[in-house]
Amino acid sequence: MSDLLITNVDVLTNEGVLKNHAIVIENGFITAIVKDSEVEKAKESAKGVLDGKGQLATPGLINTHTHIAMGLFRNYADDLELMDWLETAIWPTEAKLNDEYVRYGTQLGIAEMLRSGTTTFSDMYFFMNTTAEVVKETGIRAVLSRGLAGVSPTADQALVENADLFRTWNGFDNDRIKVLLGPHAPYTCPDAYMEKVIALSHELNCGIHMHLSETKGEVENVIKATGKTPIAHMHDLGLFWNTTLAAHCVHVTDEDMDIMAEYNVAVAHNPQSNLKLASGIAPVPEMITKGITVGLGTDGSASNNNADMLEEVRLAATLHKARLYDPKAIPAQAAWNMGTVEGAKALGYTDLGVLSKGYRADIVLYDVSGMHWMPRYNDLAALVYSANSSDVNTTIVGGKVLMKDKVLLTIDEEKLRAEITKAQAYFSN
Ligand SMILES: N[C@@H](CCSC[C@H]1O[C@@H](n2cnc3c(=O)[nH]cnc32)[C@H](O)[C@@H]1O)C(=O)O
Ligand SMILES: [Zn+2]
Repeated sequence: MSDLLITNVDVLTNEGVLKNHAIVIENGFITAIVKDSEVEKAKESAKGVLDGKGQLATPGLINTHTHIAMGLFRNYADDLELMDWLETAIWPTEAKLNDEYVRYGTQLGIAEMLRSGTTTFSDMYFFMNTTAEVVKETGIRAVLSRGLAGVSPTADQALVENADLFRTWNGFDNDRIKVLLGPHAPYTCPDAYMEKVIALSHELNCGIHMHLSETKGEVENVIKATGKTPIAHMHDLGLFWNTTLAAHCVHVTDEDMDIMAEYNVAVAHNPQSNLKLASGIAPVPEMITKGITVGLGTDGSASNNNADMLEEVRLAATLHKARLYDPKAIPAQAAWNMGTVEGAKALGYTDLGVLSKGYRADIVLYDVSGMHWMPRYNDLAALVYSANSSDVNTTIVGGKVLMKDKVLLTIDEEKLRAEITKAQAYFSN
């Protein structure tokens, strides 16, 4: 007996779109995708049935890099480059954060993501135990890391918190939550601190999530100090022994990319944030050619300024075409894969990001009745080049329905609005 049956739906698979099919879900996994006519009987015994008529089922999008509670600072400080933005605007304001604000900031981000078709996010922030609680309550999937800045007065305490986060939450609910260590960046983590992070990663057998080679200035400073690029330097320190998720990698050399390929360093490409902070454009087609796994991320909503992954998929598909004067630089399918299955791989999931038997049932239903969906020559191209994230009608994670007919079932949006309005007043002072 299935836990959930999605009937009458068009299903985006690796073999193309299967029209008028049914998706059978048991224990959080897809157990079959069959013609709708074959599930007539099963409809009676299923615990739940969702009618997918007029909708397109796709895998949920995977946001491989964000600081989700930063939605609190959306449109708070714009038109600055990274170091200015962090030092003059963001860090002083983040100093006023506490568990309560992070709770509502996280809810805000999760509400936005579920509404726009994202079912997994990878986060680096602080007050992460609260973030984990909100992830647990809301039902989304998340890979969490406690941001670790060696230059902070609380640097050693942060390591203890990240270790506690790992011990408490890693593997929760059949890997609905996983935990990484989050050394922030080369410019906030001196070598002696990185050595502590690496020692802890060995002790826990834990992966790493770090900002690397985001700006020209960062790379120049690391070269000045060590004679090596940030990637080469981190490699020499021994950072890449386990799994590593490197955010940005905008300014990487050919040799850097060889190291990344050899040590399975996966990349979180954040095109919108890189454009807005004037960081540059990462050499993504070159990375893919080298065999590096590249997923997509929004980065925080204060440098984007939203958590809409469909925008990142579209940018990934278009940006590199223009940079290289090559319309095939990142084809639609490659951009979609980066937003789904490649992002899943970057986060260490081998059974996520595709609608197929045996995969996790993280599924989004798009309402395809809008004029911008007509005509329907190619639904994949429509998702990458024409869809709106507001077309998302239903969002499912691990077989649980978290949004149905555009109503969030695990978040009280009325209360959330009131709390965010209060937070705005607090951060405005
Ligand atoms: N400094 C914190 C922990 C850092 S959390 C991760 C940090 O990354 C910051 N951040 C957001 N976007 C970016 C980015 O694009 N590059 C580098 N840092 C960023 C964010 O504002 C946050 O401070 C503490 O006191 O313990
Ligand atoms: Zn970031």
